[in-house]
Amino acid sequence: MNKHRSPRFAVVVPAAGVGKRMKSACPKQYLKIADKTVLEHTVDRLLKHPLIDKVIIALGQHDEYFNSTSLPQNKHVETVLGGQERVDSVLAGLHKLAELNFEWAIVHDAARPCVSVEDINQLIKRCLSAKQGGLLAYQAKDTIKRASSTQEVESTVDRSVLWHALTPQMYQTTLLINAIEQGLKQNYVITDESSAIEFIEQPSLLVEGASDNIKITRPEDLALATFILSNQQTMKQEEVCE
Ligand SMILES: Nc1ccn([C@@H]2O[C@H](COP(=O)(O)OP(=O)(O)OP(=O)(O)O)[C@@H](O)[C@H]2O)c(=O)n1
Ligand SMILES: C[C@](O)(CO)[C@H](O)COP(=O)(O)O
Repeated sequence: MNKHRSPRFAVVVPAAGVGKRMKSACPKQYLKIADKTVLEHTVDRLLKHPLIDKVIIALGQHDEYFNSTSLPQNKHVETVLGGQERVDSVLAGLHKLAELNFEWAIVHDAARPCVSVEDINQLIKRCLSAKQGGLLAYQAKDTIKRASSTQEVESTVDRSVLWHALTPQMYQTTLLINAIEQGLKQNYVITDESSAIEFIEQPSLLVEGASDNIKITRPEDLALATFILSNQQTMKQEEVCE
C-alpha cells in the first residue's frame, strides 16, 4: 500500500469497561502481560500499522489506572470519556475522530491485544478497494447448537454461514456515527459497529481474520493471550532469522 497516496487512520479503542466476567482485581484492560498492560499491548499493535496515526481511547469515568501506564506520554494517543455501554464509549471516540477529520473510523477493543498488523492491513485494503465498511471475522469451526430455554439442545445450526465477529471494524466515520445514533434512538441493541450498520440496512464486508485475535473476557483468557503474544513474538523472530 503506497504510504503517500493512502489516507491516514485513527482508531477508537473502547477501554471503559469494568470487566465483570474477568473477576479480576482491576479492569481487564489493565492486567499485565509480560511487562505491559493489555491496553498498552493493544495500542502498540495498532500503532505498528504504518497508516495508523492516532489512537483515541475511551476511558471509564473513574479510571485510576491509565495515568500509571506509558500511554499518557504517547503523542499518538488521545483520550475521551467513555459511557455506560461499549457503544456509548465508541460513539464518544467517533465524535473526537470526526472533529479530527478522519474520513474512516476503525474501532478495536482494548481487550484484543493479539490482533495482527497483517489482519489490520487486510481490513483496510479490502474496505478501501470496495469503498465499503467491514469487519474482521472468522468462520465457526465447531458444531453450533441452538439451546432451549431449559439449556438442552434444541437444534444443530448450519455453521457454514456463521462467523465470529472480531475487531477492528471499519466504516466511514459519518455513516457509523449516524447508524449508532439512529439505533440508540430506537433502543436497538448495538454490541458491535456492524450491528449498527445492519440497523440502517447497509452492507458490511466480512474480512477473514485469525481466530487467535481473542477478546480477553474470562479468567482463562489471560493465560491464552499471554501464550499467543509470546508465540507471535517467537514466530516474528524466526522470520527475521530465516
Ligand atoms: N461501557 C463500556 C463497556 C465496555 N467497553 C469496552 O469494550 C470492549 C469489549 O467489551 P467487553 O469485553 O464486554 O468488556 P467489559 O464490558 O469490560 O466486560 P464485562 O462485560 O465482562 O464487564 C472492552 O475493551 C471494554 O473495555 C467500553 O469501552 N465501555
Ligand atoms: C465487538 C465485539 O468484540 C465483537 O465480537 C463484541 O461484540 C464485544 O462484545 P462484549 O459483549 O462487549 O464483550
